[in-house]
Amino acid sequence: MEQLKEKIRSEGIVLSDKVLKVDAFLNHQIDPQLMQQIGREFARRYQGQGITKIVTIEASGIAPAVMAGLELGVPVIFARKHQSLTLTDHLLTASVYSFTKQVESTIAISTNHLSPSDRVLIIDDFLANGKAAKGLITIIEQAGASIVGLGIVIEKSFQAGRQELEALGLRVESLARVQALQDGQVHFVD
Ligand SMILES: O=P(O)(O)OC[C@H]1O[C@H](OP(=O)(O)OP(=O)(O)O)[C@H](O)[C@@H]1O
Ligand SMILES: O=c1[nH]c(=O)c2nc[nH]c2[nH]1
Repeated sequence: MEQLKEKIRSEGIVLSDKVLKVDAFLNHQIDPQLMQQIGREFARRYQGQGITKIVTIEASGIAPAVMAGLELGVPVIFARKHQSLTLTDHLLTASVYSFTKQVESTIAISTNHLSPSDRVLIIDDFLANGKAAKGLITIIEQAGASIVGLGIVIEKSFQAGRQELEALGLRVESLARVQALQDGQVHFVD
């Protein structure tokens, strides 16, 4: 998605050879117009696949997931990372190691919101080592629902996430694929 790549080039900051900071438009301050285009692009790529739910993980997956849900006309569920007084239902859980916070947490989704008849699209802002995606997959499988594929805003293709998900036979659609973060520059796959 050219518009997204242009935004990454102009406003992304390379913090190291592994970490890209995009908090000016994606995961702290959010550019709503870009996010709307991102939602439209996910919907275009997964149109006609019979998707009934979108699943993401808090916090940064929520914005692109909601925009995709709006375009596809389906509800959006986000896995919670923290206990809550309102999270009282039966829970489906998995353990996920957070790339940016470097802590393990238990993520949870209520059994009320996913059923075996659901066809799920997983959306997230980043794909790095695939830990968040795999946690979501574990939960969706516990619910007996089907996974249609994943929609990723920024994939760091030099990390293992895509390979691991493709090894599970899953479709991965990434709107920007980063080949390398080098000398302060972002290099894209294509
Ligand atoms: O493929 P992975 O190695 O799992 O990395 C990708 C995940 O890392 C980030 O989550 P994180 O918990 O770091 O931050 P967030 O709270 O901003 O979502 C990002 O939002 C993805 O969910
Ligand atoms: O802002 C972010 N930058 C990254 O490089 C990254 N990788 C996983 N999650 C991430 N979030």
